Amino acid sequence: MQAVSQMFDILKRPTWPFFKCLRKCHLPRVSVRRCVASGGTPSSQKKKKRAKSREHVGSPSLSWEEKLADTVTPLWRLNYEEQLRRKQDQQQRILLELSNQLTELSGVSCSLPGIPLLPIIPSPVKYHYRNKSTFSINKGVDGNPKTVGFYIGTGKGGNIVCVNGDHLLNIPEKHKLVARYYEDFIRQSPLEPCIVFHDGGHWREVTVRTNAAGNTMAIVYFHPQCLTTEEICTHKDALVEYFTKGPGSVCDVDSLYFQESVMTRCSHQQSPYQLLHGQPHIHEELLGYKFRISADAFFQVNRAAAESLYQTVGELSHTTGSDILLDVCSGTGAIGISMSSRVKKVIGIEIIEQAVEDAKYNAMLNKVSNCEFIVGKAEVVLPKLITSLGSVGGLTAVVNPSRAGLHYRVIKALRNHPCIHRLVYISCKPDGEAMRNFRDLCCSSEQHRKLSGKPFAPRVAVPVDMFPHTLHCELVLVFER
Ligand SMILES: C[S@@+](CC[C@H](N)C(=O)[O-])C[C@H]1O[C@@H](n2cnc3c(N)ncnc32)[C@H](O)[C@@H]1O
Repeated sequence: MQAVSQMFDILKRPTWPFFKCLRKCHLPRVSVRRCVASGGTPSSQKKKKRAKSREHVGSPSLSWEEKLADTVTPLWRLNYEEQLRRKQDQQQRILLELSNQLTELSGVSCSLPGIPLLPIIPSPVKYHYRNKSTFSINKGVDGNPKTVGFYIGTGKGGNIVCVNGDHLLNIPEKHKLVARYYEDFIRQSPLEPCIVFHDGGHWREVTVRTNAAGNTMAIVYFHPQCLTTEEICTHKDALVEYFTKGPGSVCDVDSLYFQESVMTRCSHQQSPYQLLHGQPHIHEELLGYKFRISADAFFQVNRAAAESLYQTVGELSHTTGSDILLDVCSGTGAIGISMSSRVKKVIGIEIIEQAVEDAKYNAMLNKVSNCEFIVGKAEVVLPKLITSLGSVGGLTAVVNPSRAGLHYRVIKALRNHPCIHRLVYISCKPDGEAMRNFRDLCCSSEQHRKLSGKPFAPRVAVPVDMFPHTLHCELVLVFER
């Protein structure tokens, strides 16, 4: 394989001929003010992230690369042992906070016993571990609005700068390569980038997914504004041509997807992921099981650390062969399938349709016949489903929601089912919305009349480092009653 630095050199060559002819027959620029589309306000989470990164923009002694690294991978200056110490301390503080909140809820004057925290499980891979990266488009350090990378600064402060992420420790070379070539492509394209939705423009971020076998999926997000279908087709053709026959072919992209979207995030149902070239899925292997992953399905970003996480969850669940396992927020079925040999039956619930199709396929692929995956919001599906689950055998729940935590109705359904004695909660942000879930699992029934089931109590917690060089880590928290 060509060295990555050599591949970057190719980018120095002049305009690719396809664009020359595209420029000649270039579609007229539309007045963007006329065709403002709905949506497009950045999510509050993104706003907060940008606000956080604001201070870096003003510090003149640091290079742009350092400022970006401090924003995206704030622990990069520390050795890994020190990073783990910090994360362990941080998780300890979160558990102390939880303990204090539970003491307050219980109304007793003395503190409840602390929650045992086991030592953090390190990530087996420390560098370039991400299997999925999303690169934004914005104005670069040199003022070029067609710069692909990660941005620092805030829209409000008017100081956003997009810096390429070539130096970031958590991103693999292949992702960086695709980002560089995508930048080259959009720079040659006659279409403008879409930086702020209501200002018009078309080219948006690119997501790159890779697997351990070296396959690559690229997903290009595009704002259609007022372009016709035929006009969009011309640009899709240019994209395919560039990445299959043009300079971008060095990226060796196995799947090239395109999503026309007028919102920050769109599901496949809202706006289909269009396969422009190659394979529809990417595959990954975990704990000896094979997983097919669709373009919009979730998969843990650090494959090796995900194995540690699922192994830990399997061990802490203490399931038996007669148990039913509820896998709430099941994604492509990784937890349920990897635990399927330990239980009688797995029932997974997941909101993303493609992920559920993947999960069903993955069960077949692995010749696992005791898994059922249901598509829908857990807060809608679980309350109905749980009443049909009888008391024969045990019932164990593993919940792994996104940062937003679980809906109250999910907690209520789990708490009020008398057969659930153990619940394993996996959270990548236990000090956020998940804390509300923990309180609702553990408060007394007098405090919450609708939570009539016996309260749970946290028994043990294990942090698993999924994201070296960042402040984040997964926490596995076991509740029992
Ligand atoms: C952190 S991921 C975990 C996925 C899976 N457990 C795994 O380890 O690969 C969270 C999953 O919850 C799903 N999700 C988010 N909100 C949901 C809801 N209200 N009901 C069901 N699933 C939801 C997401 O689509 C995502 O697949």
